[in-house]
Formats: sequence, structure tokens, C-alpha cells
Amino acid sequence: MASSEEKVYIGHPSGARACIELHGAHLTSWKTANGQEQVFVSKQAVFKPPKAIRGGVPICFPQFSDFGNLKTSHGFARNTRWKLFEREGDTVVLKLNSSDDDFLDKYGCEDSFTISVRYTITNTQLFTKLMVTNTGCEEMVYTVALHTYFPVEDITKARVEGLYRVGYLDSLDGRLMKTEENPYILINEEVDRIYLSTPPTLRLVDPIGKKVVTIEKFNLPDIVVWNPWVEKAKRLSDFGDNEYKEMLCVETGHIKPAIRLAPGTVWKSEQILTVVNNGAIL
Ligand SMILES: O=P(O)(O)OC[C@H]1O[C@H](O)[C@H](O)[C@@H](O)[C@@H]1O
Repeated sequence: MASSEEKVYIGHPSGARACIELHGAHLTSWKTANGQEQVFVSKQAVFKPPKAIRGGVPICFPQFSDFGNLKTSHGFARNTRWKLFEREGDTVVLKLNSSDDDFLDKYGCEDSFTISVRYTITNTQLFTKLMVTNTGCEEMVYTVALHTYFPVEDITKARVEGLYRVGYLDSLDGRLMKTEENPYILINEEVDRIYLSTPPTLRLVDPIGKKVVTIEKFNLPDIVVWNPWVEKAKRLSDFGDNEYKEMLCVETGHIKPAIRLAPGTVWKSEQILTVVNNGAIL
């Protein structure tokens, strides 16, 4: 299905809504049935391709950060226009084909692939299915992440649960391998960590916002926790100086080891976000 639109909307009979930009297949808004926005987008975000959008859910592919051979941090999927493949009510599918454009030359990628993302919403949930097909004759080696920016009422009170005793690479300390010693993670400084081989379910708890988001995942073993805090926030041109107080990135990914996909085969993954607004479970 061809489209000249820049963005697509999906809706659920409950009133839930989501908006996805064709640029990057980037989800920039997800409102649950109660009207509450569930992704953070910076007020300084630049909606001007090929720049990546600061907030929502950037798709990092075919590499997360510098985990790969490309020079472009987080790969090129978030800088590239995807094609609308299917849209029906609560679901949209977008695809990016390595044969679509000249971007492979531009980014120095030699792989042949199709990547597709399927977003489906219900009253309180966002399902994201990510699929990569190796359409080439060589093994494809890549890393990937769904770089979700969650809004939180007060970053110093928010916590991530489910990573106790999990090993992580500390990106602020030369990617040194460490072990999480805290039953849950509180943020009161810059944090940039890649937790490896994490459990299938985690929780982001926002006690001030009286909200819990459950993060379930399949074939996305790694979790990145990122908040730029004061100094890095100032250095980011498309991010407000004080916005670090109201967001937290909890990113599901497959980063270390990288995925090795044989020719003609398909890699599938899924993330399910469920929002629960209920003081009792906090
Ligand atoms: O500024 P970007 O390229 O969007 O990256 C934003 C952030 O993404 C991830 O969370 C990385 O772990 C961070 O090191 C990086 O700063």
C-alpha cells in the first residue's frame, strides 16, 4: 500500500489512540483509553527527516549505539522513511526493505533484508512485533532496540523493577560489567546501562503518577536504562534542559551478543506494554 501521508493513526473502540510517523516507523504518541499519553516526546524534538525524533519509540536497527560496524549510532532505521504496508483499526504494519532506496549505500550497509514492525493497541496495551528477514545470501549480523521514552511524574521517585542481580554493561564506565545490587533501580544521576539476559517481564513504577507499566518481551533479552540527567540534557540540542525530570528510557533490545541471521530466515520479537493505573498495586 503506497502512502503520501507522513504519519498514520490507529485507534481502538475503547478510545485508545496511537500515531506513527513513516519516518523511522516511529511511534510518537500512544494514548490509552483514559486519554493519558504513555510516551514522552521532547518539546524540542525536531520533526525533520533524516533527523531522528527525540522521544516516543525510535527503532534502533541494524545496530544499537555502536554495537555494530556502522558509523551511525543506533543504525539508520530511525533516519529512514518506512512504507505503510497495512492499516486496519487498531493495527498498523510498516516495512523497510534494503532494496527500497539508496540508504544502504549511504550508510555503508551491505546486508539485504526486510524489517517490519506491527503496532497493535488495546484499551491499555501496546503490542509491538518486530520481524527481520534476511533476503541476502550471507549471514546477517545485527543488533536492535525499541528505544521507548516513558513519561514519569518525578524521575527521583520512579523505579524499574525486575533487574535485581542482573549483570549490566555500564556505558558511563567504559562498558564495565557490573551486577545490579539493588532490588529496584532508582534514578538520581545520569544512568546509561545495558542489562544483559534479563527476565521476560519488568515493571516501571511511577508512584507519583500512580501508574505501573509492565514491560513483557520475547526474543529481546537485553534492557537499556537511560536518563541523561543534568549535564547531558544540556548537551542534547533537541531535548529541554529540565526534561530529564519527566522521562525515563527503558529499552528492550538484542544487543550482546548480536543476532546472527542465516540467509532466507526470519527473526521475530515482541514487546507488550501494559499500563495499570491503580494506587493499590504501587
Ligand atoms: O542521542 P541518541 O543517539 O538518540 O541516543 C540517546 C541514548 O540512547 C541510548 O539510551 C544509549 O544507551 C545512550 O548512550 C544514548 O545517549
